[in-house]
Amino acid sequence: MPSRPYSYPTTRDPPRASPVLKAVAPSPAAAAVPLAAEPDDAEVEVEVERQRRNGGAAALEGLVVGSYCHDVLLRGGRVVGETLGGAAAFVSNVLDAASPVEASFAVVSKVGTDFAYASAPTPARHPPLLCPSPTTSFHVHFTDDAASAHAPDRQLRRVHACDPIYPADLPDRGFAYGLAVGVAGEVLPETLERMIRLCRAVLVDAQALIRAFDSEAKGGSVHHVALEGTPYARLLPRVAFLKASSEEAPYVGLESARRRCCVIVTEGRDGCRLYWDGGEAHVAPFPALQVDPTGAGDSFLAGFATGLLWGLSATDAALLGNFFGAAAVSQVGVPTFHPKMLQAVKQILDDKAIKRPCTCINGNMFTFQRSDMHDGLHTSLQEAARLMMCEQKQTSPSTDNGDISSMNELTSLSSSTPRPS
Ligand SMILES: Nc1ncnc2c1ncn2[C@@H]1O[C@H](COP(=O)(O)OP(=O)(O)OP(=O)(O)O)[C@@H](O)[C@H]1O
Ligand SMILES: O[C@H]1[C@H](O)[C@@H](O)[C@H](O)[C@@H](O)[C@H]1O
Repeated sequence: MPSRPYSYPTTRDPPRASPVLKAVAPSPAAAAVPLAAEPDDAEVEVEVERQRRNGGAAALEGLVVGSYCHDVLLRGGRVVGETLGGAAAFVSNVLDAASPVEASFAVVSKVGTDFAYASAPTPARHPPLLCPSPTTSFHVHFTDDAASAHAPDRQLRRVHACDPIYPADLPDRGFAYGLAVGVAGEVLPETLERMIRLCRAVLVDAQALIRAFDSEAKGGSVHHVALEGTPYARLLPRVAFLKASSEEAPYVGLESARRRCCVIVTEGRDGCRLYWDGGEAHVAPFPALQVDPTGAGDSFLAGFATGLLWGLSATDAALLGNFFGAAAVSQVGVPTFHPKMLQAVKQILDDKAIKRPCTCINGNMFTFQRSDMHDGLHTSLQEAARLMMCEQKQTSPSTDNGDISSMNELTSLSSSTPRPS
């Protein structure tokens, strides 16, 4: 019987701040919360609610919750790459690259003293909390037979799990939006609940809620459980967006979930589909030369959030999700974006006369429908995607051979992911 992602301490255990071994840069708020104290959010909640109702021009600060991890990529039992992983790493990379200048974000992530990527750009900018347990690690086994865009192209095994993220690890202030992006069950139900209290809008990756794991002794296989049977289910009506891959979608229970929040199902190279109460939309993909599918969904979610920050409707923002999902599969590990490509994307968003700051994130009044500029935005972003592909062809001709699932040896790792020391 696999352990449930929520088999960590429950609400009956007092929330506590994590022990910080070394000052990698613990969140001052987390460190300030006394042990066993229940965080009191009353004042913050009143302010968050006021902003939610008024849609006032409050600061556009986001809160990203989920742990960085080690990804070991294997093919035929052989290690072909080792990279920084964890949805929080991919998400932060996109938010850093493409958010409007006035938007910022804090990251709450946990690693062990064995963490190998502390000096990589994303963890260096957004340092994790250090814990006594080892860094979460996944073995990612690639298979050759990804028969369709929706077939699982790899098998994950969790070989180590770091500590969960407790409610008291979150900063004691309000945020414009929150992203719950756990990979190994580290975002506890009570932590998600506190995020909902602190943030005007929360976006959730289903993988943070429905993963269950065999014990490390049994190999750590990753399974999915039905969302409805988890303690997270009751929180759905207070979540703004829930993102799931096509593989995860059956466990989310689309028809009941879409009545409680907007559900986005990513469909690999086919783009994505949004489902809300009373409507749905397909959003077209962008071209990509796939080398490594890891992090596509994470980068999608961050691209989508970025679109909302720029003031787009959900269906238009999903274009930005697809754009960054395509960018993620074009490189191994956390991608490095070419400055010219990023400049082009920001120019496009500026030119489209989008009103900022975004009323959606500020007022929690989301519009879902595609706007008149949807097709124009897709065409313009397609040009930027071509810039990225030209760059990729020039710098790594080896990627023409296909993706990592058909490569015998990974010749180079992404420049943003130094080898573990
Ligand atoms: N081969 C591809 N070509 C173009 N876009 C892609 C490709 N693969 C993924 N994408 C983009 O990335 C998004 C997310 O991909 P996918 O549905 O594979 O997520 P995922 O399975 O959750 O990924 P991961 O678990 O690796 O983070 C897709 O909706 C699409 O926009
Ligand atoms: O680094 C990856 C990535 O964050 C994926 O989204 C997640 O599915 C994997 O578990 C993780 O190893």
